[in-house]
Amino acid sequence: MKVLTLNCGSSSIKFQFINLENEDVMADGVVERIGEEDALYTYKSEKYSVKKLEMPISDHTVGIKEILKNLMSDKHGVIKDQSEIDAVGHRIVHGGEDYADSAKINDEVMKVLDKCCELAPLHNPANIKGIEAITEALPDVPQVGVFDTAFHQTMPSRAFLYALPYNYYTDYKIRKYGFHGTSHKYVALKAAEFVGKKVEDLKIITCHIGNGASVCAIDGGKSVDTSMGFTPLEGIMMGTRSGDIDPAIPMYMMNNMKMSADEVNNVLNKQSGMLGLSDISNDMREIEDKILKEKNDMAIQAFEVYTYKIKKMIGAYAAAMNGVDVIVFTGGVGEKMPILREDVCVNMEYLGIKFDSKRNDSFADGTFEVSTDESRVKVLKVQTNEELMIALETRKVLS
Ligand SMILES: Nc1ncnc2c1ncn2[C@@H]1O[C@H](COP(=O)(O)OP(=O)(O)O)[C@@H](O)[C@H]1O
Ligand SMILES: CC(=O)OP(=O)(O)O
Ligand SMILES: [Mg+2]
Repeated sequence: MKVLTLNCGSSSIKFQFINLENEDVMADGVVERIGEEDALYTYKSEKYSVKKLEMPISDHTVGIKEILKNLMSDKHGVIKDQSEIDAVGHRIVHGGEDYADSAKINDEVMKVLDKCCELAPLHNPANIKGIEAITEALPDVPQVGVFDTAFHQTMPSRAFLYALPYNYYTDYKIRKYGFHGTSHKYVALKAAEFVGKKVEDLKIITCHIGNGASVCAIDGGKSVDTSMGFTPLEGIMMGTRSGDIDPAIPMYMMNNMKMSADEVNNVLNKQSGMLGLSDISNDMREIEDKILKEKNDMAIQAFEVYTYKIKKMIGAYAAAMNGVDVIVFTGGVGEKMPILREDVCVNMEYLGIKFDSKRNDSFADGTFEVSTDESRVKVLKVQTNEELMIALETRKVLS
């Protein structure tokens, strides 16, 4: 079975075309800056190492048409015609309380996605556009939604309720949902495989640290708590998102700094986090350079805040689960920034971590251990693969 996976963001589409017979990625790429004159289209296939094009791509429908055209092109395509696309799997960020599993896209699902737009205004509208674009281009191909929120539907109410009037939950569905579930689930399974135990017998804390970032407590294979909440803004500090702050701050910004609700939202989501605090960048490669090469004070300070928040979240989840067996680092930053893993894990001997700096200093693919052989708690770097997970879920739902 060959599956096209799509991860539609507000201004981007990431895609992979995967042959599930051998899990081979036949083609992949990304369309960025959708809606702008100089949208950037990157396409890679077996026949074509990398192709980067700047072109106007007005919306998601145009972007998806471009992707399909390339997949079927004579020169660098990987299939002859549309009939070779057996299914399309979409990353859907918010499925609310309605989906604890992936689901075949139908009118019912579309209604729920529409309803969840107000809960994930940055993500869900784009996800819907992606589905509609495929429905138009490939009307006969089945589509499946794989929800970021699904894995976290096992959280108990003590973890997902906010201390607000109870009817805010019953009437408005204001609760913690959690995100990045596809990644947390995938890396937890990989980690269990690596340590040679059943996931059912492990307490795992997974740290998905990318541009968006969240930590998850996984007890016996089930998510029991996670740092993102009602929206992907809650939790640890991120590339451009603040994460947890005193909830009175937005009111102060509105009343005393005379900002509108939209302006506050924009600052918290797009101008805060590493970008805001360092006043340099949200790209951790740049921050790392500033720290290591220039000893830049602002970068060092912001990085201390960043790692401190992850460390505290790990402590909280060890407490929540009455212990931890495995800690996983994943996501763009978690996988490719050894000093992040080291700074989070130093001075955690009390928890049973013996960190191994030498092992940690690696950029190898896949999974490797960054704790010592004697360490009671195993600390691992695991390469996530949300696209493969989406393709596998798509096959599961359709079979
Ligand atoms: N070699 C590297 N060292 C440090 N950080 C890196 C490196 N490569 C990528 N990153 C970080 O990973 C982030 C992207 O991670 P990713 O998980 O792909 O994020 P998202 O899915 O949220 O876009 C980039 O913003 C960058 O900061
Ligand atoms: C939910 C979320 O934050 O996703 P991303 O990391 O892709 O922005
Ligand atoms: Mg991501």
